[in-house]
Amino acid sequence: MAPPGAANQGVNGKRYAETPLRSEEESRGSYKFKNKRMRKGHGGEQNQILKTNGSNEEVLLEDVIALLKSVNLEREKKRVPEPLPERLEEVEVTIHTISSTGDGLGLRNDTNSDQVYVIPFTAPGDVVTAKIFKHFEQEKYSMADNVKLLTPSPYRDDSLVKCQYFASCSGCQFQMLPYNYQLAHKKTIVEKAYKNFSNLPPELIPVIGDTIGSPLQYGYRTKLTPHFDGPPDARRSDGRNNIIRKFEKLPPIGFMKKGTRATIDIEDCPIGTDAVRIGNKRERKRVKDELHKYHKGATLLLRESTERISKADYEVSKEDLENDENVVIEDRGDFVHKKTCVTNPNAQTTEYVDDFNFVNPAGAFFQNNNSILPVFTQYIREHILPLSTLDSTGPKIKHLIDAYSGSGLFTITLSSLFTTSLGIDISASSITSANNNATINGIPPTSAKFIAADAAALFNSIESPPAETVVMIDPPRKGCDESFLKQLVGYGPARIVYVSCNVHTQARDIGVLVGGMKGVDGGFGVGKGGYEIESLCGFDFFPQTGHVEGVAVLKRIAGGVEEGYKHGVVEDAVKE
Ligand SMILES: C[S@@+](CC[C@H](N)C(=O)[O-])C[C@H]1O[C@@H](n2cnc3c(N)ncnc32)[C@H](O)[C@@H]1O
Repeated sequence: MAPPGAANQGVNGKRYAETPLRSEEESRGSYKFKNKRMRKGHGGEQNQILKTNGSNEEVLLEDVIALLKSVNLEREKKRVPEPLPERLEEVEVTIHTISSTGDGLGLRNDTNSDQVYVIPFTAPGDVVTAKIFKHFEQEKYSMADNVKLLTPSPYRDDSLVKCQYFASCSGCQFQMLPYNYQLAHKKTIVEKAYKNFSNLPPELIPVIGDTIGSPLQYGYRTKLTPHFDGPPDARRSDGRNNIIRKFEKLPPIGFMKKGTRATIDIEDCPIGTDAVRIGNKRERKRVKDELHKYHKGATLLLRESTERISKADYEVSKEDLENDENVVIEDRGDFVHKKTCVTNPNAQTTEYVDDFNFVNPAGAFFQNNNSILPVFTQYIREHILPLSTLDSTGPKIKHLIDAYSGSGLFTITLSSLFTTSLGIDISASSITSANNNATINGIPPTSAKFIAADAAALFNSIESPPAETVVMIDPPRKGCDESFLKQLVGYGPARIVYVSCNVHTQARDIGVLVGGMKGVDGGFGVGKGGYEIESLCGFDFFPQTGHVEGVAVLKRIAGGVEEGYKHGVVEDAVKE
């Protein structure tokens, strides 16, 4: 059965514009991809110059095109016009690849049809019976469910699956794949992102490094937010019409069922840390006991918090701690970490990265995989300054600018390398936390300053010479805006380190920093944006899922400013 509401759903349960199933007549003839890369995706308005928005729809389309190109010559010769299968019809499909969106992409076995089938929870080599639930005619793909695994992929190992909800819950895509395979796949995501979305010629894209794995592949998520839906007709429960809806029974509490908007009940999520899993059980019980207080749906916050206790203090309260069912104790050598789960978004939580200590409101942004943060921050420390002596002949880099700083993760973990650091974040509460965290970690205000503002306003406050400055960028999924990028190129820091949870918008932005803003109509070449890519790799912050975090290190090339002027990039920035 196709899931309820599936007819309106696209990748990851996001809503697509309705596309009717095509008729037999319409399905004949050769295909065209219309509006490639130009359609509005799910990320809101398209940027004027930065056309890619990194949406799942856009990314999937590139992978569909690539798969068809790779098989098309062979199929072209044999293709006969044929209708697409009806909705809910079952067809046999062989999976050829995994898309960067995490779903398997396959083709029918019994015809030479050039329609690609997008089937979640499948791996290359799987042969499956797939039930069709939606065609995207112009885009040449159809969404389908895997209803029966006929022949398993050689890469698949179902004994690795740890969650009973895997293949229903939309949270994980890869539990059936060995971890090395997941990491190799994530490297291809980074490679394809730069190939498809940077607008750079291959010679300007370095060999992508191996994706760096997470020390924990389960039990890593320090934050989970399960939710439940309101009672039927709950939207009218606002009191305005005196209708207060009540729950007649406990609703499912968990995450979205893949491909639908329905919530499925998830008693336990093995991706969460032990403290978060304990918190989940406790919160589920609380909701059950207090259901009469709810009239609509809600999202529950589960956020791990750590208290570092000396071994001596631990010995004193050991018995109590070990008997407390809400506490997880971890031995950390000289210390013990007492882990609990916080559910009040305004309550403070503490997290350690090596010996750095970060305090944030439970509901505020902080990276969700604590186990990878020591490896990740060490990598940034090792790459933020020039490696080779050849590169370090210029002025010494002494200043750090941390754009999109949040509560100061990078400013604080990198501060020992710089004389001054300046963090900027649009969230005033994150900046309050960042100032507090700098103090907690012994960094004086003379060394690290933070300002609450839009990142594009940063350039009014910079006092450090560009040749002595490195800029860190870690924006939200949508990436940077044009104003920020133009001003960054105009300022011209010696180095840029760009961290991103969306490698597609990262590739787009780096394309500008390397190829130039005007590159879209002026061709490409080293120097037009003033930077070259020194290194690129992925970090696996979210094992078992299709996500990968990208880290790109850029260095300014000799003559970068002049080249930038030639192409109008810097002039535009200066005019603004
Ligand atoms: C992915 S988080 C990174 C935070 C931090 N670097 C960290 O790792 O903890 C992105 C941050 O960008 C901030 N942000 C979003 N839009 C912004 C803007 N236009 N200008 C400045 N900061 C922005 C958010 O408040 C958030 O803290």
